[in-house]
Amino acid sequence: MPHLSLEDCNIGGYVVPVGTTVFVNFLPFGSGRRMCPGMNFALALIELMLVNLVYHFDWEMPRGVKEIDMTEVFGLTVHQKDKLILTPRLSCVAQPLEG
Ligand code: HEM
Repeated sequence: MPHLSLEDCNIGGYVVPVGTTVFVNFLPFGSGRRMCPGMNFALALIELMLVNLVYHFDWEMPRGVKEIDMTEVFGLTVHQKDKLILTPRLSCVAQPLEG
């Protein structure tokens, strides 16, 4: 998440003037006193979510794309430039028990 400096400050020799938008890069949960309090919860859930995505969907490259462009696109969250096509594996959907 971006933060805004409320006063001029000096961090490790770098002068950060008041009003500068700052964010901690490459640390997915941030750091310092405003770092993500849900980190441990999220780390436990991420594996479960990934396993479910791999199990329930067939993953394909977009039509005509030979290699995925892993360039990062910045927004509220960081995501990669190219998207994969996910098709649900309907055979995995739970079937009602007979009888
Ligand atoms: C993969 C999952 C997650 C990622 C990557 C993530 C990442 C982040 C980041 C980067 C921040 C800002 C840290 C900063 O400003 O320096 C943040 C803040 C926060 N996160 Fe998460 N988060 C995740 C999941 C969660 C979950 C599961 C919860 C709650 C159950 C949660 C609750 C919060 C809250 C309340 C804040 C605001 C903390 C504050 O401003 O003091 N996050 N998170």
